[in-house]
Amino acid sequence: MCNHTSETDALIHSTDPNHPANLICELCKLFYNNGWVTGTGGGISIREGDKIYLAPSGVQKERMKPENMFVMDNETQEYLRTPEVFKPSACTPLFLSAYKLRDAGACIHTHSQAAVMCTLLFDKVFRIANIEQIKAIPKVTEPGYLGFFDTLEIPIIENTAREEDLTDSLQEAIRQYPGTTAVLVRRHGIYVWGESVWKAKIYNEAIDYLLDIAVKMKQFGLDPAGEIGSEKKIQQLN
Ligand SMILES: CSC[C@@H](O)[C@@H](O)C(=O)COP(=O)(O)O
Ligand SMILES: [Zn+2]
Repeated sequence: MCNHTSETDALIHSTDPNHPANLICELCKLFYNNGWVTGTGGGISIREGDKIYLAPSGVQKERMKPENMFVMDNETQEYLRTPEVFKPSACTPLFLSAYKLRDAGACIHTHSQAAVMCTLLFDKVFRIANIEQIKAIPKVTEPGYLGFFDTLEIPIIENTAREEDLTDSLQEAIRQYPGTTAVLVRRHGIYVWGESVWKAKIYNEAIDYLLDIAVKMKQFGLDPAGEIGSEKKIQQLN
């Protein structure tokens, strides 16, 4: 049941462009323009202090307005604000998993084609090494970022008929890969989280770049996690 009063509306109305309700709308437009959240797929949730901001389900994510947002209490997981008409994103339990298990400040879900392609080209884990952009990815288990010579690993879980049924396997992957800041979902997309909304945005962009280049490397017969110099074989053929 919707519960918007002037009091609960104050939770989502702000002239501050960095207010989570405004940021969700702004970032979804950016993501849409990258082909990451088209056709209502994908989305983003932000946690700020004790409040979690969630988008509605099944809507054009690039056209959302702050007044369409749900607000949940992080402790009790009760809705502090529910808009009229909409139900919350089906990704809600997955976003909550990133908050609960990783203390994330935001979680992004995309249907990026590069992500989907990588789930077809890799079996249980996506791996890439020796590409400069890896340096934007956090180590997670210790302070700092991966280095140029490090291998980035992202676990791949199997898709389910309903988004919310991914929750158990996403949580298992998070526990099994304590160093990961993302989980790929086969034939579906990716979940990426970070300490803050801006970190999550950067990680998602850097990971998508790496997924995209991995697909291109595979097309040329190169192993994305291969040694430096393995490209020589390909160069000799050209
Ligand atoms: C194109 S429908 C996609 C949904 O089933 C789901 O995968 C998704 O990413 C978005 O769910 P939503 O409930 O609209 O936030
Ligand atoms: Zn999805």
